[in-house]
Amino acid sequence: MAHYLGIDIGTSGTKTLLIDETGHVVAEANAEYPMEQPKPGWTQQDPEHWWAATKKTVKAMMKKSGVDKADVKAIGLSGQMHGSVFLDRDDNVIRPALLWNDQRTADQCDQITSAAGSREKLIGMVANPALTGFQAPKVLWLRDNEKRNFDKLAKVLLPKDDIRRRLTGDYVTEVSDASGTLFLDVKKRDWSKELLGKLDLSTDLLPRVVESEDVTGTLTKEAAKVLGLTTQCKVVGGAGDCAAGAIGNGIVKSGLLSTSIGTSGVMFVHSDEPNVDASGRLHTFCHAVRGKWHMMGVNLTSGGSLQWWVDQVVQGLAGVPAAKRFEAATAEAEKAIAGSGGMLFLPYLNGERTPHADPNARGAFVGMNLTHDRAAMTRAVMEGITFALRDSLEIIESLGVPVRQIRASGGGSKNVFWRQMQADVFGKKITTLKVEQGPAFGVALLAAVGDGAYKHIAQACQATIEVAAETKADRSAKLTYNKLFPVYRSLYGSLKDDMHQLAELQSTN
Ligand SMILES: Nc1ncnc2c1ncn2[C@@H]1O[C@H](COP(=O)(O)OP(=O)(O)O)[C@@H](O)[C@H]1O
Ligand SMILES: O=C(CO)[C@@H](O)[C@H](O)COP(=O)(O)O
Repeated sequence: MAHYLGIDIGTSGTKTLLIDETGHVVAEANAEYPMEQPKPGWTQQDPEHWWAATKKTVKAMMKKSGVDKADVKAIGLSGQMHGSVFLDRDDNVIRPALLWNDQRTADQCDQITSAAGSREKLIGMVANPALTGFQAPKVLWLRDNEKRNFDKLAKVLLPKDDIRRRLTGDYVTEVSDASGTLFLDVKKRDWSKELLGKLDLSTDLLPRVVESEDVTGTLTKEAAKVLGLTTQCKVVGGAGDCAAGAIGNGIVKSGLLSTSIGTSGVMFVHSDEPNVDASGRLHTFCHAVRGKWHMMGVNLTSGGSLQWWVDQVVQGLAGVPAAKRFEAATAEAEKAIAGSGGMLFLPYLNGERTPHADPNARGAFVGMNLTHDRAAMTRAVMEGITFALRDSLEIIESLGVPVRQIRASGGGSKNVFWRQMQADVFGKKITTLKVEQGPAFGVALLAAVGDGAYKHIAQACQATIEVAAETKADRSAKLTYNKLFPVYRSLYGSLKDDMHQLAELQSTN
């Protein structure tokens, strides 16, 4: 039987899985790697770690599965979006890749906005404003700050597309991930020569752009040997991890929205047209569904805030094994009351993207009193993360985008208590899938479509994805959250100037 491989180059690690043509997951493997933070707000990674993790996980997974290598017909690639791998003429990586949550490019975002003429004109060209995590300001940062490296620059690739280069020898990206560079004319699904011209950058720096299910090449002899696969194995475009995760959740038609609590938080809604948020709070990107788009809100430190809280602060859980620490901390939080006794947490630990595009936003607990204990503080962290997602949901609804079903996903949504909290904070029913495998599953389905096992991705999702459970909002908790949410919303405006002063102090420490 034909089999399809999905590889997701995440921030904390790479996840690889193999499905058969019915969508059944046959085997999977994970490998972790570190993220460097040389200064507050700077994040980078060595692309060699991604390649080592790809080789390790594919080999381990093939061994576990016992599947004949000739039956692996195609590979789909997914990965953390927006990152920049800088290559010289001989394909050497020039410096560590800058990541999606790197905040060093505020000046370059201003440069791009003025080169475009105004924020509105920029949104008119590429459907999005300049945000610090995106790829275009990273290229300008290299030009402004590392001139010798910029002079060597021959190509800039997104993380998963650097893996494609090592697999097939081709420089190719696809529309969903390309949307997050800021170089793409999202409506036309091709590079914006207009913006590139205004930035004095050549299109030669960028790879070719295809649709997500298109076959971009086959494995080179060397890659097939190293991975234990064949040179007939195709590689399809794949998708940025948000669109890939959405495909894995079946978000392929109007009315469907997914929430994801991973390291980042994402509210993702399918759109038949390229609807643009004129004020640029939401991203408008191409979907991995041919000829469709999506809108999304992104929180930079979503589940990452709970991770920080549990790792750095909840010392009493020190003896609990890593895999059980989230469960232990959240079980304790469940004992506190909804609304955490009037205490709020702002999850802006590394700046924020939606709705406050602000690299200098910072986290805060507000409203603490002597009755508050650790359980209430953990609960406030979870509630703050969930309020941040509600911010995106409210913008999506205010733009008139239909939302008929919300599907919860990501590490945080595996937790029953957090799923209930999402239903209560959003004031809506939440749906979960029978098996939720995330981005690697989504791109394995795209590989199946590219190989011809399904006519299109909606058919593949229909055949393989099953809704399992529904969680309804609790009326009393919903009322409590409806009272707290306006206070949560107003806190950023009240604290912004102080946050900026503190961020300035932190950068000079
Ligand atoms: N059992 C759990 N209970 C509550 N939250 C969890 C649990 N497991 C994971 N999480 C949350 O999910 C996050 C990781 O999500 P995941 O989707 O696995 O990560 P990533 O986005 O890095 O690929 C953690 O930082 C944590 O906040
Ligand atoms: O920046 C975005 C999307 O715009 C992030 O969603 C990254 O793509 C996150 O990667 P992981 O945390 O899932 O590795």
